[in-house]
Amino acid sequence: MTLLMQDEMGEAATSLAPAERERKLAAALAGRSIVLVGMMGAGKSAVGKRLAMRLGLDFRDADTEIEEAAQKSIPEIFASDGEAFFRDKERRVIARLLACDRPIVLATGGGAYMNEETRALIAERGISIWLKAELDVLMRRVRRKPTRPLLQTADPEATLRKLIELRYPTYAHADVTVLSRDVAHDSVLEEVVGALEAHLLKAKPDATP
Ligand SMILES: Nc1ncnc2c1ncn2[C@@H]1O[C@H](COP(=O)(O)OP(=O)(O)O)[C@@H](O)[C@H]1O
Ligand SMILES: O=C(O)C1=C[C@@H](OP(=O)(O)O)[C@@H](O)[C@H](O)C1
Ligand SMILES: [Mg+2]
Repeated sequence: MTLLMQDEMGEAATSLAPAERERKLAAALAGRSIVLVGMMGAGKSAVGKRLAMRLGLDFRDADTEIEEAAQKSIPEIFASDGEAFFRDKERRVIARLLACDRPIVLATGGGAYMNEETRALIAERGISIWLKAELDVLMRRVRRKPTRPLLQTADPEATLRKLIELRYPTYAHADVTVLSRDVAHDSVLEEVVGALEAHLLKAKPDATP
């Protein structure tokens, strides 16, 4: 009851105690999953895991699921079966994960949202969040590990720049965009939670003229 009165007074959701915030947010999902999209190094896997813990939802990483199903690492899949095979697995794994009854937090691989069928499914079954990051931030993060076959080129920065040009207009279709800045993971997490609240709990526009 108190909650209702607070809402009627237009008080911001951020003034609620954390447990109550999370409960409200999870309820507002109404069964939809939260799907993180964006470039390699944006923090989809790292922030997604934390977001799931925060909201009490299961976390799934499409890349991990593909690796488990294939019993091979992503670089091995690209090397032995090729990118087209990987993309087909990726599309099918995401469809399977989004078909489950309970909502999940799903970290996709950077190329997944480029598939039209996958985008349509995400729009139907989930709330999409584009974790957007500047080129230099992405570069600093992806430089640490040689686990991304698409970046095993003579000039990974130029490759990343080209992928950004190609993909950002499509990522922009996501429901919510959050800047994944060069700050602590938990700060990005807070911004994701805030952006989700703004998207899901925002007041309905007044219909009267
Ligand atoms: N906000 C952040 N601050 C610092 N490092 C981050 C942040 N988000 C992600 N990272 C780091 O960047 C690297 C890539 O993150 P990851 O979650 O694997 O990205 P993605 O799944 O989008 O490719 C990881 O080492 C991760 O810990
Ligand atoms: O951007 C891409 O096409 C890819 C991103 C990777 O996932 P992350 O975005 O989690 O690094 C992984 O799916 C694969 O290496 C291809
Ligand atoms: Mg990832």
